[in-house]
Parts: sequence; C-alpha cells; structure tokens
Amino acid sequence: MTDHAPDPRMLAKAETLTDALPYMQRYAGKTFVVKYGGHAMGDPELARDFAEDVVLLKAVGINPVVVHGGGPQIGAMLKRLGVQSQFVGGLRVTDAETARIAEMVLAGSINKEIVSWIGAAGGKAIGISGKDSGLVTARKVTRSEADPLQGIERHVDLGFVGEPVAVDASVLTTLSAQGFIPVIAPIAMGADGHTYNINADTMAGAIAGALGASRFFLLTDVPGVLSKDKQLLTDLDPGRIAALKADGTISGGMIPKVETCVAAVDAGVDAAVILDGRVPHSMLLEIFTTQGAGTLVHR
Ligand SMILES: Nc1ncnc2c1ncn2[C@@H]1O[C@H](COP(=O)(O)OP(=O)(O)O)[C@@H](O)[C@H]1O
Ligand SMILES: CC(=O)N[C@@H](CCC(=O)OP(=O)(O)O)C(=O)O
Repeated sequence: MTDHAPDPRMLAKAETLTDALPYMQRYAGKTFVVKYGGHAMGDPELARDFAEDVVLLKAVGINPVVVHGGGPQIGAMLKRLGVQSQFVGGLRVTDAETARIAEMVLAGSINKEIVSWIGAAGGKAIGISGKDSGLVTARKVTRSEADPLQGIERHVDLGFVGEPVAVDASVLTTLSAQGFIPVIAPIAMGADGHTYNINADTMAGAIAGALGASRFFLLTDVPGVLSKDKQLLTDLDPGRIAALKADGTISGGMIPKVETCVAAVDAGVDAAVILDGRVPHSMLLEIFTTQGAGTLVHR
C-alpha cells in the first residue's frame, strides 16, 4: 500500500499544473506585452528565469512580445566614455552622441543578450528596434518645468528624446503567428530622419495599445508602486495615480511607468501590472495563480 501512496510533493506539483489550466485556456491566443526593465536584468539567474517564463507563455499558446529597457547599462557606458548624463522627469536628456550610445547599448548588446537567453530556454526570439519595418515612428518630446526662481513654466529641451506617434504592429503579429518571440529595443526613427531614444516604458505601452494586448507587465526592481511609508499599493486607477504624482509619492523612473499604464488601459489593454522582476518567476505567479503580485492599474 505504502509503495503506491502518492508522494505529496509530486501531488502538489500536479495540482499546480491543474490549477494553471483555466488560466492557460483563458489566455490561449492572447497577446501579452512584457516590459523588461534595465534594473530587473542585472542577475543572470533571474534573467534565465525570465527567459523561461517567456518561452513557457509561448508554449501554452500565448503570444509574448518583449520590450526591454537598459537605463543603468546606458548610464554605465556613458560613464566609461566620460559623457555626462542627466534625467528630467524620469527621461534622459539625449544629445546626438548620447543617442548613438543609447542605440548601441539597447539595440546592440542588450537586445541580443535577451534574444540569447530566450534561445537558451528553447524559444525562437527575433531582436529588433522600433526602426525595423517601420514598427514605431517617433516625434520629439517637449517638456516644461516649473522654475521656482522665476515662478514660471520653463521649456526644457530634452534633445533626441522621442515618443511614439505611430505604431505599425504588423511585423509583430507576423512574427508571433510564425512562432517567433519579438524582442524590441526602445529606439525609433522620427519622420524628420533623426534617431530617437524612447523611454522603454512608454515604448512598451504604445506597442501594447497598438496590439490590443490582453495584459501589459512592467518588470522592475521594486515590488510595485509604494506609498510614502513604503507599503505596496496593489490597486490603482488614473485618479489615484494623478494624486500620488502630485504629492510626490511617485517620482523619477516610476513616473513614465504609471503614465504608460494609464495610457495602455485607455488604449484598450485589459490590465497593466507593475511587478518585481527580482522575484523569480514573478510573471508566472501573476498569470497562472490566484496570488496577485505587484500593482494592478485599471480603469
Ligand atoms: N512611489 C514609488 N514606488 C516605487 N518606486 C518608486 C516610486 N517613486 C519612485 N520610484 C522609483 O522608481 C524606480 C523604478 O523606475 P526605473 O528605475 O526607471 O526602473 P526600470 O529600470 O525597471 O524601468 C524605483 O527603483 C524607485 O527608485
Ligand atoms: C528617454 C529615456 O530616458 N530613455 C531611456 C531608455 C532606456 C530605458 O528606459 O531603460 P529602463 O527601462 O531600464 O529605465 C534611457 O536612456 O535610459
């Protein structure tokens, strides 16, 4: 009798799989856009976990599309080359030289690294930037900032910082339908012929909107949006986000992240989730279990 008693650990594994079945059935054929942040990709072990998660999504019939960042890696390269860099409202002021370096780091090294990880996990990834096949057309971002000394709004020139104005997602749907996993660097051409550096969150949100994605995940290095006393805010709508920005709770790199979540849900994405990329397999837990993780942004 005892010889045939099921091992409880094996049973638990089987249960995990059967628990995931309704989610697999619900999401088969849907598109999930995943933004993989530069801060989340530091650890090779976590990068392997991330690649396995993406390949698993593809294997169960979901179409994952990866948009990556690389802010810290661009920063490190600029430092090595002795180029000064500064951020205004979470965006890197980008002169022509910085734009060239950002493209080299994002579309060159990081993009191919992610493609390699997915390949090693058994997936077929194709690495492109917003330039390929006219995927994204950018225009120059204009920002104004309050000048406390003069009490006026002052225009800030961010240089070659772009925002998507048009997305032709046909290359992505074609690649996905053929079994490929698109991996996208946040660099695009403007109609003016210039190369633009685009915040990766903004790029991912525009792509999620254009694809009509069911889910939009942003993997970063914090558990989600935190309150002033560092508690995780699990559920946010656009009104609450505006208040948290206004009182300074949300600052720096979290600003483009929440703005892009709001834009994505406005564009028809069902839900956007800001997740901790440092937690192994955080995306799988969010998708295939009842345990919600991170901050859910919805209408
Ligand atoms: N309210 C907030 N909750 C969580 N993180 C915040 C908040 N306000 C600012 N941040 C900052 O935003 C950072 C995430 O943005 P960013 O550094 O651009 O990440 P990524 O490289 O993953 O895109 C966090 O590490 C944190 O320092
Ligand atoms: C205009 C702008 O700020 N572009 C970003 C692009 C990379 C990025 O967004 O990377 P993360 O997602 O890792 O922050 C930059 O130059 O850092």
